[in-house]
Amino acid sequence: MQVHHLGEENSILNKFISEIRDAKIQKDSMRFRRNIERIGEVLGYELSKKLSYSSVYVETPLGKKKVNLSYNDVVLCSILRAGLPLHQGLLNYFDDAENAFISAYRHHPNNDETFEIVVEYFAAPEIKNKTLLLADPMLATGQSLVAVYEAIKKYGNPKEIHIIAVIGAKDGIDFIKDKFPKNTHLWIAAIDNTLNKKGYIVPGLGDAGDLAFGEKL
Ligand SMILES: O=P(O)(O)OC[C@H]1O[C@H](OP(=O)(O)OP(=O)(O)O)[C@H](O)[C@@H]1O
Ligand SMILES: O=c1cc[nH]c(=O)[nH]1
Ligand SMILES: [Mg+2]
Repeated sequence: MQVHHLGEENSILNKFISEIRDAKIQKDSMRFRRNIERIGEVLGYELSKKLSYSSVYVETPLGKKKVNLSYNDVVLCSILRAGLPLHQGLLNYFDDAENAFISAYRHHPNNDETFEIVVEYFAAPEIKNKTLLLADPMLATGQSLVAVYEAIKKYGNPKEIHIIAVIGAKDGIDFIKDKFPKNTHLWIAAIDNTLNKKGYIVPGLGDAGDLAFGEKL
């Protein structure tokens, strides 16, 4: 897996990341969602550089111009709930992508800090031999991404996979590395060092789903 850590470079991206982390600013849920969406736009632009391109001619009212356009069949799949604003950001740029949604949540069977990932809902077009963009803002333990990929594979193997995440923990990234095909790319805005006992990224930002959409029961 090739990891592209985009927050390492100085760019406007780091303003969006700092706002979603900031305990005061992140309380504005509309701004939080919009910042995640903007990060999706930036990551989408960056990953577009790795797609396959061919030349076509575009006709203007005054003549013809050769341009290189990507010809990948893109399926954009996001993990509910927190993936929704990231999905919108990616869709703003990959506006003709097909769309898929999958749910994943942490189930605590022992009422303690241990959990397993439950994947229930999956709605998708044909994925076989297509370019799969798999979006989830938080990559903590990495278990959700792996469980989701196991579920998706049953419907056919994509040609290539681009994972799009906003904040990831080092351990989670190490965990997923050998669970995806070698040609997979991870596009990630920020990488943090630690996970706490509950499997939350530290410093991270807190609970992305709750910040975007409110606390759940
Ligand atoms: O890497 P992991 O340890 O699996 O954790 C990451 C998952 O946690 C968050 O979802 P959450 O379970 O909070 O659901 P939500 O989006 O409904 O809030 C996040 O959006 C990921 O899907
Ligand atoms: O840090 C984390 C881990 C899981 N889910 C989140 O929203 N944040
Ligand atoms: Mg959550």
